[in-house]
Amino acid sequence: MKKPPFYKSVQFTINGLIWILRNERNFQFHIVGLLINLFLIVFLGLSNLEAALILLCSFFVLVTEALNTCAEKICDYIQPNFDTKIGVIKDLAGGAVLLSVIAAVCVGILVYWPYLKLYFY
Ligand SMILES: Nc1ncnc2c1ncn2[C@@H]1O[C@H](COP(=O)(O)OP(=O)(O)OP(=O)(O)O)[C@@H](O)[C@H]1O
Repeated sequence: MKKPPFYKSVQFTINGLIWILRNERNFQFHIVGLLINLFLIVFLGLSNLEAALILLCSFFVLVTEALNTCAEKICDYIQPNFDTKIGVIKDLAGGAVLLSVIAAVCVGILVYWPYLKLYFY
């Protein structure tokens, strides 16, 4: 198959992002999380390093969610019926998302805690 031009490849990846944004509820939740973090970065005046950590974690969660959706779609395509092996694959992909969320929450607590202390004490 002939390789599409670069701009077309970019268009395909954007189509993928638009699809997941429209169709996957969990991805939409994580986008809301990213928007809240963007607001807090500006509102609290986080340092460049703190903002970079928060953004990295927010996008890390979005990436794992996109890969999880990808794994689910492949599984549903190759095996639409109940299959314990498919169940394990889906659970593993879901586990990866959970791990990324745990990492993001830990980083969020470490970064935001000093600012919260200033506001509430
Ligand atoms: N074909 C299948 N065979 C066996 N177990 C399955 C199958 N499909 C789903 N499961 C089980 O149900 C769980 C949820 O799978 P499903 O495809 O519904 O994902 P989901 O609810 O959309 O997940 P997410 O919230 O991560 O998008 C899986 O983790 C797996 O344990």
